[in-house]
Amino acid sequence: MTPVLCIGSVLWDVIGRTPAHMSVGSDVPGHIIRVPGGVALNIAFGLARFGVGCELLTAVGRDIDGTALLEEARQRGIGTAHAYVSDDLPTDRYMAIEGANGLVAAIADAHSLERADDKILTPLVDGRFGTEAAPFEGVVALDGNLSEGLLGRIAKGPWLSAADLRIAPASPGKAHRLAPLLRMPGATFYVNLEEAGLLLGARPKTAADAARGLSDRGAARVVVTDGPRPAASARDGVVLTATPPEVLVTRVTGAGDTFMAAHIAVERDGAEPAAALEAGLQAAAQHVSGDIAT
Ligand SMILES: Nc1ncnc2c1ncn2[C@@H]1O[C@H](COP(=O)(O)OP(=O)(O)OP(=O)(O)O)[C@@H](O)[C@H]1O
Ligand SMILES: O=c1[nH]cc([C@@H]2O[C@H](CO)[C@@H](O)[C@H]2O)c(=O)[nH]1
Repeated sequence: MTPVLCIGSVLWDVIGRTPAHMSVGSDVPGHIIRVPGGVALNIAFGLARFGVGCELLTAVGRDIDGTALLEEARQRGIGTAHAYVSDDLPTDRYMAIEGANGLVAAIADAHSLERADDKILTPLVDGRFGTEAAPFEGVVALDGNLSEGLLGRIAKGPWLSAADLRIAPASPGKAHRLAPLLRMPGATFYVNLEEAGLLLGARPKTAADAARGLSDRGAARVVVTDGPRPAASARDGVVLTATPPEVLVTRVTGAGDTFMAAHIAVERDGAEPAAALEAGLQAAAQHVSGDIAT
């Protein structure tokens, strides 16, 4: 089967976790871990867990961090042969603080991916996965870590014009970058309620309101999650909702990416929209409760 192309960030997450409630200026004991991250890699890991073949189109540095990340991916069966490995750009990094009150703050340094620009997309036009005349027709998971300029060019350019495109903003801070892609005919958006609100320029109260709102703005298909509250999907005016299982939350980083990977994986096996929504919520529940490894 054609692999899913995961396009976007592959970087190291440095995450500080503490059971204490954190606020600005807190300095508390806790644990600091370094794990592979970046939305595109998180989605690839999720797809690999479902046995879905995938390939990374990303940029990493030709350095210890980049080499180790690609090796981690390969060990899980993820294709890395088409990733752009830069001689002069360093591998990107993300750092986050998680307390009893959830994600307190995070900073993403994805500047190397941004600077690599459309070099990461070369395999889509040089014949490896497609050409300008015969663009790639398979599933693509695209993250919003790409620069705003490149995302704008993707909306009009040849690279992903025929793909079954699944798009995730990398963070609320980058949600606006996706605006140029909103009306792409083959696109599905996976956003949380906050990101949906930022794209809408409004404050939807529920995932269903947000999904309807984005559909009204011309999005072909939307899936909106809202933490422990009901998630929704919308296509052609039909809105579905489903409630996440109640779980004890041990970690929050990456839940949305896990949801998206599961949703894509079961749809490739023919799942209908309601079943795909349920599968996404089940996988996310396992993720936040710590039942599946990062
Ligand atoms: N507190 C929670 N309790 C139960 N399930 C949760 C909780 N937080 C997240 N989830 C599960 O994870 C899914 C995605 O969460 P959320 O809407 O917070 O996405 P997100 O903000 O994109 O996640 P992240 O940025 O952490 O990857 C939810 O639909 C739900 O299934
Ligand atoms: O701007 C970004 N923020 C967060 C992420 C990734 O999302 C995950 C947290 O939801 C985490 O793995 C981080 O690397 C990213 O790739 N870009």
